[in-house]
Amino acid sequence: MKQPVRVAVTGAAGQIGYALLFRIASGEMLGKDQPVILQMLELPIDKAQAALQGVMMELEDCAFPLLAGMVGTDDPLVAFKDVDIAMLVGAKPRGPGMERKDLLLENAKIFTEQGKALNKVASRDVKVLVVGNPANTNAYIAMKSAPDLPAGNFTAMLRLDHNRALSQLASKAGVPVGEIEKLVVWGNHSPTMYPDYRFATVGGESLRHKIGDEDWNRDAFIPRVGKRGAEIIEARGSSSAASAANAAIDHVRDWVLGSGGKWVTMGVPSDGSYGIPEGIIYGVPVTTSDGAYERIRDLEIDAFSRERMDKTLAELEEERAGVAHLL
Ligand SMILES: NC(=O)C1=CN([C@@H]2O[C@H](COP(=O)(O)OP(=O)(O)OC[C@H]3O[C@@H](n4cnc5c(N)ncnc54)[C@H](O)[C@@H]3O)[C@@H](O)[C@H]2O)C=CC1
Ligand SMILES: O=C([O-])CC(=O)C(=O)O
Repeated sequence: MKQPVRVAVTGAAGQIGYALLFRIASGEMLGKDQPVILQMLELPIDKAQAALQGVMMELEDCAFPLLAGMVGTDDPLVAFKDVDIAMLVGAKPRGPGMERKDLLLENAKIFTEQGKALNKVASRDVKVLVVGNPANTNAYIAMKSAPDLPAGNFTAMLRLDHNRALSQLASKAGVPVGEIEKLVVWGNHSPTMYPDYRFATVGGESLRHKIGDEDWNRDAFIPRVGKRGAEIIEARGSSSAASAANAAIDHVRDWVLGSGGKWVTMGVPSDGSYGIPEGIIYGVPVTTSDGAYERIRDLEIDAFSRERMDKTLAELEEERAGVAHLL
């Protein structure tokens, strides 16, 4: 039996938490031979703590063979103690008519506190995924609040956008979603993100040529993927939860176990490539293996793409300026 991996999940009694924890405990994220210890954080209020107790009772009632232990707490220093993976989900979600950046100041405090706590007590090579919105800037805040941890291990979730884009492309082109390779979603997890299918292939054939409809790309595909979160809120009355949990599992699974050569999108601190200033957490294409991600380099950036990539960058720089006083 392998040594258990410690996984922290914040906002564990929320919508995404409820769709996430059971799948982690069943081995869908780290493998069917990998025991896990779940370390769950919720707000220090009675209702949230009671709900967390309920979730823990249900986890117990599943009798998951891989669930080697559980901790439920309202203290980040307890939740993050020695964790190998931290999934920072807990934050306020937006409602109808709001943009994710409207949550910035309200949620920013959470990520300074949690970055500091990770810095103090987490494993020195903890892998951090920020889901709570605005995810890129929250990841930036956590990273800056944890100076003793490797900055490159702070990542933001763009995988839901990547998966949404894959499904839109598959249905437009009439191809199986699992056969699409080399998709990219650049930038911020916000409507300015740029889903870029210029390099995408299916069975080695260019998807862009197969679709052959640039108007669709500009007027339907890009805005649809960018506004999909709002479309779900409109339809469901609350934001995406099961698909967000699924994307979080995809992100961490690929990071830990490898993407098998497939390009996936991760929000990672920029190394300065593609004209993105160093440190900005920006969605880029990567492959993953042996617990590390590697950027896809030297892709050609045409004028249309440059404009899109700069627009989403400008928004991230604006968000960064808006939280500078907290760091
Ligand atoms: N990056 C992405 O693609 C996506 C991000 N999100 C974001 O994920 C976040 C969570 O969404 P839901 O689970 O639907 O919200 P929710 O409101 O159902 O659950 C959030 C939970 O976090 C808890 N919480 C709040 N502050 C906390 C703190 N400081 N420490 C620990 N727990 C805390 C709350 O008590 C609540 O139980 C939201 O910010 C939402 O906008 C949602 C979908 C996709
Ligand atoms: O749209 C929202 O507020 C929730 C979210 O991030 C998404 O579904 O992409």
